[in-house]
Amino acid sequence: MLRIEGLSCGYGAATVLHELSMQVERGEVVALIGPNGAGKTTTLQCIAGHVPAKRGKTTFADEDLTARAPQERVRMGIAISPEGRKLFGDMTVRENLIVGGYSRPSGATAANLRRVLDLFPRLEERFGSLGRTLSGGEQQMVAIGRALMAEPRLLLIDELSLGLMPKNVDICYQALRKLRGAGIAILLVEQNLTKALEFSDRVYVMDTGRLVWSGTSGEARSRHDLADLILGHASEITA
Ligand SMILES: Nc1ncnc2c1ncn2[C@@H]1O[C@H](COP(=O)(O)OP(=O)(O)OP(=O)(O)O)[C@@H](O)[C@H]1O
Repeated sequence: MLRIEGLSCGYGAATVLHELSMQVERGEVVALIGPNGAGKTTTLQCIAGHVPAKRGKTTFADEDLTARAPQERVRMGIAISPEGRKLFGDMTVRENLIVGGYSRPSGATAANLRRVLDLFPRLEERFGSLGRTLSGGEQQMVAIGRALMAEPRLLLIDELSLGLMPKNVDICYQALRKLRGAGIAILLVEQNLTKALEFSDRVYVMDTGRLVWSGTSGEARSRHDLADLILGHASEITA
C-alpha cells in the first residue's frame, strides 16, 4: 500500500535520509528501529509530508504522494501520532481529539469519538481535562486517538512506549492489536525492541539515514546479534 523508492530527504541543505526504499502492505504492522539519530522520525515525517523529499518516489495506494501536502495525505488515509505526542496543552481531551478529525465530515465526529473512547476507556474519564494535566500514558492515548479521528488506513506511530509505565504500554499495544484486527496498517517507531519484534510482522533497521537490515520479525528475533550490533541492547531480544 505504501511504497517508498530511493527516498532522500532532510532539513535545509542537509540530507538525512539516503536512498530509502521500503514498503508497508495493507493491514501489515512494520517496525522501524535503529539507534538515536538514525532517521526514524524523519522517515515518518517525510511520509506524512512534513519534511519534503529531495529525491525518490513515494506512493500510497498507487497514488503519487510527492506533491501532496500533509493535509491531503491525511485525507488519503495517512495519519501520524508524532514523537512527543504534541497535544494542545490548553485544550481538553475532547477538543484535542476533535482536531484530528478535521479532514472528515462533521457528521462523522460523534461516531469516531465513540470508537476512540471504546478503544481507550481511560480517555472517557479524562474527557474534559486539559492536555497539560494528562499523564504520559494518557497523552499517548490521546495522540493515537487523535490520529484515528482521521479514519486512517495507515497509522504512523513514533516512539509508542517512550517514557510510559509498563501498564500504559500494554494498554497502547492492546489498542494497536484491535486496530490491526480492523485492517489498519501500522508503521511503528519503537525503542523497546522486545515489544517491536513481538508486535510487528516485519522490521526495518536504520542507521545514519540508511536501511541496514530488513526481514520478518521472526528472522529479527533469531538474529541474536541484531540488537547488539545496531542498538547495543542484546539482552532485550527474546529467542
Ligand atoms: N529539524 C531538524 N533540523 C535539522 N536536523 C534535524 C532535524 N530533526 C532531526 N535532525 C537530524 O536528522 C537526523 C535524524 O534524526 P531523527 O530524529 O530522524 O532520528 P531518529 O532515528 O528518530 O532519532 P531518535 O531516536 O533520537 O528520535 C539526526 O542527525 C538529527 O540531528
